[in-house]
Amino acid sequence: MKLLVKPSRICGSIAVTGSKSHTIRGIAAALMADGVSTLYAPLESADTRSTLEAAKLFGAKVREFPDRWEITGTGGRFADPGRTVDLGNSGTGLRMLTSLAALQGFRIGFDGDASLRTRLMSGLLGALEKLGATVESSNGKCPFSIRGPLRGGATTVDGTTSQFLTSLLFALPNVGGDSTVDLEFLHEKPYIDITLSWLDSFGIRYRRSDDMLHWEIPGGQHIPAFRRVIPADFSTAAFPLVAAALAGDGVEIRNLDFSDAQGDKHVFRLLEEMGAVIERGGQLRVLPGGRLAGCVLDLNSTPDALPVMAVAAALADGETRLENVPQARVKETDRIAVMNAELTRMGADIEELPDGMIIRGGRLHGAQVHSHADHRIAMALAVAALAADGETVIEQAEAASVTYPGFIRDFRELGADFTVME
Ligand SMILES: O=C(O)C1=C[C@@H](OP(=O)(O)O)[C@@H](O)[C@H](O)C1
Ligand SMILES: C=C(OP(=O)(O)O)C(=O)O
Repeated sequence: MKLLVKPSRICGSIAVTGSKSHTIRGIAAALMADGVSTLYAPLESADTRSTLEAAKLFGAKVREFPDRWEITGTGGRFADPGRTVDLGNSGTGLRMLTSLAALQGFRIGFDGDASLRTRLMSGLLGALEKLGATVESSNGKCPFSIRGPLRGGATTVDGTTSQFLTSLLFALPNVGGDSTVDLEFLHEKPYIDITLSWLDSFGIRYRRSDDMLHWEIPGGQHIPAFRRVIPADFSTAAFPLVAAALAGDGVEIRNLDFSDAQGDKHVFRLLEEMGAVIERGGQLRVLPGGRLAGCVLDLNSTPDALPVMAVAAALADGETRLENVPQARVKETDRIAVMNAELTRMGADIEELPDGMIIRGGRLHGAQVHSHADHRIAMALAVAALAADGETVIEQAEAASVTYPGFIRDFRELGADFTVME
């Protein structure tokens, strides 16, 4: 789908949809639980859908209502799907389900779309092999198959993506024996806080070092059935936030819970550092302000914000350095390279760093740009186009539905001049 975007001012109120990270953890937990669990206000999007469909293949029974999903779990004993489990575009879904599949005593095959086939897996597969799993894979990525069951023991895992550790933390309490996990380093610690918020709510026991690099996980534990409300997604909220700061005449952003563990809530603080004026009363409002100003921003904890923060930087006065976020290169796309290429088409002045980018901001002009089938690139470019001079056409804009199917509709309601061309 091509999306034509004409420069526009936005104002009004927008409700942020549910958190992808929480919804996928909720599906995984409900799949493992014995009995009926309820997720209220889950995110309905392509990534959560592929995770939910995979859970059904593993034997979860799902009843969907407009406000909730009721999921009858397997008690940890999966059905044999009898075919390859396809996680589509979802890195989180794939990583979470891989360790749970390794608890089973039969072979389970996984695959995904062209992007998912590029995503790192060998660090997790190697960690699971040390705990007793057998893996078949030609290059350590999708497609691969895994067979358990896991026994306890000691393993190490790569912390380039926090999702590997998250996956082990959900699976290892269910193993018969005790386990330890060691990491040399760990990116994106706030995502581990999200994981721990789930484990803690179940009373799952573990010990960890303060730096989160050493973990001791007693086996023989089980996830009980639960009810949980999924909070709004701060990674999604970053798009209306930046749009409102660049092209807004007052935008209310609803549903946000700043007491939640999501690290991307700090994107609000990062944008305030650049000069955005944000009012936090009952609801949060981004007020019309002056131009943003460049600064140095460490995005290690908030890697998913890189595409939209690059847009903020490209339209700010002066130089912005987005740094310490090498892992942005191993997401749905190499987001550092892709944002450099696409914003350069719109006239930005960008220098790539191995772990970030230096952006000398100013103005952007409309151009023909491409999402590279990455949801956050599609939405970031649409935000850039609102505040650029002239018209922009975004190819493969439908990628937004991976985390935000209502993106075009909701932004139009705020006044964005978006036209779907084909
Ligand atoms: O645990 C999670 O829910 C996620 C962790 C992050 O991934 P990495 O840890 O691979 O960076 C983030 O980019 C992704 O959108 C969701
Ligand atoms: C990196 C992302 O997702 P995942 O790892 O779940 O594919 C994202 O949503 O930006």
